[in-house]
Amino acid sequence: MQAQAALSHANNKLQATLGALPDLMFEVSLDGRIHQYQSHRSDLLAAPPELFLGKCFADILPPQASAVCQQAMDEAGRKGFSAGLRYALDLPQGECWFDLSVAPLASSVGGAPHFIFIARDITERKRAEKQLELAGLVFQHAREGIMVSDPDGVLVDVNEAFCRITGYSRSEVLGKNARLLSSGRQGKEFYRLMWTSLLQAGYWSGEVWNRRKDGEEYAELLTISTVRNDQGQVVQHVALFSDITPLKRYQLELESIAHFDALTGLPNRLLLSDRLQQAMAQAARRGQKVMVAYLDLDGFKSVNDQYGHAVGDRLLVALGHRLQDHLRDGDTLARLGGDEFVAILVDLEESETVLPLIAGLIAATAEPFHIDGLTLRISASVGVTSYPQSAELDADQLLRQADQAMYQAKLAGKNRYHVFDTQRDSDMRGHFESLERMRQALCRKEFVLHYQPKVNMRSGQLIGVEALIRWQHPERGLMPPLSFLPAIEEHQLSIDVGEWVMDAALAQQGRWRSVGLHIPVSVNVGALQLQQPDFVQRLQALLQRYPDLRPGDLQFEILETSALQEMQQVTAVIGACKALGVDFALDDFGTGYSSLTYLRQLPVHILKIDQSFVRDMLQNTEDQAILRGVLGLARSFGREVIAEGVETQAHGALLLQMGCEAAQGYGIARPMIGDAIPDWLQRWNSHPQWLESVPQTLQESLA
Ligand SMILES: Nc1nc2c(ncn2[C@@H]2O[C@H](COP(=O)(O)OP(=O)(O)OP(=O)(O)O)[C@@H](O)[C@H]2O)c(=O)[nH]1
Repeated sequence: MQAQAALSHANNKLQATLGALPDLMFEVSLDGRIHQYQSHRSDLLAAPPELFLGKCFADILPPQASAVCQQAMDEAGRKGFSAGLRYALDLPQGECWFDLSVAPLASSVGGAPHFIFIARDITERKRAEKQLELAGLVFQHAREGIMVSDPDGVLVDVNEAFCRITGYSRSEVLGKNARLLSSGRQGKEFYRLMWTSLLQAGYWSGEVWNRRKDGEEYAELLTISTVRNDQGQVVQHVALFSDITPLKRYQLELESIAHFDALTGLPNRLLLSDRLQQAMAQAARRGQKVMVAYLDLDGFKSVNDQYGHAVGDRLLVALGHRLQDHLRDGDTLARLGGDEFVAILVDLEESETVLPLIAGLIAATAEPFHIDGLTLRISASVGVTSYPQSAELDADQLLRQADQAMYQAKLAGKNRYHVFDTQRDSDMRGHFESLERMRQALCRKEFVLHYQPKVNMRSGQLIGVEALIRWQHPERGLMPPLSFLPAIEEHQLSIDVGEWVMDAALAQQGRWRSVGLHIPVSVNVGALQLQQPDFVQRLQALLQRYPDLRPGDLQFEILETSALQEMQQVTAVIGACKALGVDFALDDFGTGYSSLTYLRQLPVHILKIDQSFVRDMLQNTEDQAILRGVLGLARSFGREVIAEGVETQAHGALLLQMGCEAAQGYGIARPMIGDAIPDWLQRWNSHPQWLESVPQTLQESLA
């Protein structure tokens, strides 16, 4: 009885133990049949118990798992125990891994032996193992070097890439401080900031120059992270770095290309500008002067032409050395390109002290060069300027001054220097500023055209209109041409503006044509524009854009003075324009130096009498006399005449009496925008007095 109670107790204990185990337990006979199971994790079963009890595991489990079970049972049969074999099952919650232990069950019953299978769920462990494995793989095979160090920087692990990049083997560095890689390029402050960031932010990232085992320096992009334990104590630092030395070299190379002239190795324009700015700032601080010498070789083109570009190149290199030898430490010599060099001379107390040095540079250039068995002689023109000046200026302006002065030296006969005249320049400066502003105005379409009608006073007929430029200035309002055109008179910009005027006038003419009005337009052409070698071609191209244009629709007004400047060329241009159907009028006639010969030669069709004669003609008999003379002259040369400045009815009446019928002026109409012309034309009536006027005979008018 007692034995039975003990047995029952043991059995209960076993059941309780089995119930407490998280594992699955099966009793399996040698043929693989499952007889019993024990588990409270039904979610880990491959099938419900009613399906697998009494069945072979080979029928329940997938082949791989079944094979593992068979292998474990065989091993247990042979050795008395099997442990550590693993299999996986695809269960609804995902892949689950099991660690299998099998032991034969000592049987007193006889018959086929039975085995106890214990399958332990190791899915979580497996997952952790996989992650570790992955981390290990990453660590070992990462292209980046990885080093793990303790809080003091002592290396506890490094990966293969670390060894490849640094040249150290793992065993050489483990236990050593990471400091052994230091190149000494970064100072204490650098490392202090790095450690502060590591402690405060938990990471640091940046570029570091370190040293490989063989002593070579290399650049690395380094990221260090701090690893803390649950208590927040730093336990490790993990550093990840990649070798960016090639990148750095490339960057340096690019910087060098960007800052140095490839031929001579001297600083280029960019670096020069930088150095000049520094030199100017330093001079301002120290109360010293900076001089800039802009050197351009004279006739260098002929060296190239005569001996070839390669010889020219060598001469430039040799000259670079020679000039450099003449400068002091701290001075800068740069090559701007071509045969242009610039020297910045610093630490000067007085500008004058530098002039012998400049003369020295010129003399050095003039010394013969021996290149490829040739003896070459060359000279240089140098422009000199200094800083500071009474007005504030920047490095670019200073350089431009030196360039201008160099140009003066060329004009003065070359092989010399010229010192920039700051006084003259300050007069010019306002001019340059307004030039820049006008260039903007052209881009921003701030210019507009107004049109002033020209009529035949006697018939009342509209002869045409004169296009007059205005500047619709955003701050200053509508500005008349005299307030801005003189500033660009001798500048390329005047040509651009002139071409814009022609184009805008022709476009307006097209708009009038579209409302049934045919109105000839005259535009003013400046001397510079007229003297452009391609003036006629450009005009031709413009006219092609307006195919509806008829001969006589466009007329140019040129100043007497500009026509006089290049008489021959202007005559040819006028002839060519005539062939394109464009006539010329001589503007402001009477104010220039017109001579009879000149008037006879110049093939202009119309003379425009300057308003200064017309305005005062009613009071001033001298003006009247001039007018009569001009009219007579025009008639005898077969030219048409138009009077400007007809301000009143009386002016018109007197002009008509004198035989001048065509006129323009406030007495007829003020200049107006193009779209106002059709309205004006509808309202326009010539004065009755003008319409009734009877012309004088030539003799009468000359009397
Ligand atoms: N050999 C060589 N020639 C260059 C280089 N760069 C520009 N040039 C030439 O240098 C010449 C410089 O032209 P300029 O300064 O206008 O001519 P220049 O004959 O010196 O005339 P001036 O300055 O008016 O006396 C041109 O013929 C360019 O083709 C270069 O790198 N090497």
